[in-house]
Amino acid sequence: MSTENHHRDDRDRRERPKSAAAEPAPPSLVPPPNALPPVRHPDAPAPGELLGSHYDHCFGCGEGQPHGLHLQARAGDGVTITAEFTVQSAHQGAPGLAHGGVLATALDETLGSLNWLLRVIAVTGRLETDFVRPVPVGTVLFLQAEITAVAGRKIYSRAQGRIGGPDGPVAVRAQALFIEVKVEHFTENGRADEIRAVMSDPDQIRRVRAFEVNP
Ligand SMILES: CCCCCCCC/C=C\CCCCCCCC(=O)SCCNC(=O)CCNC(=O)[C@H](O)C(C)(C)COP(=O)(O)OP(=O)(O)OC[C@H]1O[C@@H](n2cnc3c(N)ncnc32)[C@H](O)[C@@H]1OP(=O)(O)O
Repeated sequence: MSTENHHRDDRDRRERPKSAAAEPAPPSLVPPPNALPPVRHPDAPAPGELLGSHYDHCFGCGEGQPHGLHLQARAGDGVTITAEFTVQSAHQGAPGLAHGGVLATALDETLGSLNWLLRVIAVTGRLETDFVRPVPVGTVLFLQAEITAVAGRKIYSRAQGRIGGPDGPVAVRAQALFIEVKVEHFTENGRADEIRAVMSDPDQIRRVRAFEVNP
């Protein structure tokens, strides 16, 4: 690299904001003026209840994924969720540290679980993640998430992950926009084999979760 490029790199570094967290959220993550507070569905799992996996082969929560996160989400009060996952050796990026994409997955899965408290199926449209601290392998990451607002099909939410438990230091944060979809989103875009398998799932809760959209 030439000396000139070195100088340009130095200047770029100086001009970059110190912390992405200090930046205002992009407009698409700010609820519009007509957004409403989220409404907990009367049949949502009671506060304290484990949600269970929505799909056995889900990388975030499925029991049928040996290297998955096996994240367990629990309903909280209002439209909030807590979740835990233990960072395994298979989740490393740097030696002994969790991969950032895996941490983003944990946030995505926790935020995705929130939508079940509205009894809505929704997919991630936008997920913005701040990585605040390294997360060592073996850590129990304790996640807290809430829906902040709903505007039509758009669901605004945020989450944070703490090291060790609810009082641990914050390691990751996220803001997200989920978009409500119909079941056809999955049936028309997913692979036929997996769709067939899900439709014959004997677990009634999971079937209901997949198909009973806005009862
Ligand atoms: C038989 C089987 C059944 C199985 C059922 C299982 C149910 C289980 C329950 C739940 C599963 C959850 C699984 C958990 C995993 C964690 C969650 C994930 O990781 S999900 C995977 C990652 N995400 C995607 O793959 C989305 C890919 N994207 C899309 O499919 C589309 O882009 C989609 C649906 C998001 C939107 O497309 P449009 O055509 O429906 O709608 P448009 O008009 O484009 O957007 C609607 C509004 O949202 C805004 N929007 C959309 N995307 C945005 C973005 N990226 N940023 C900002 N705004 C966005 C738009 O500007 C628009 O806003 P304005 O109404 O005009 O105000």
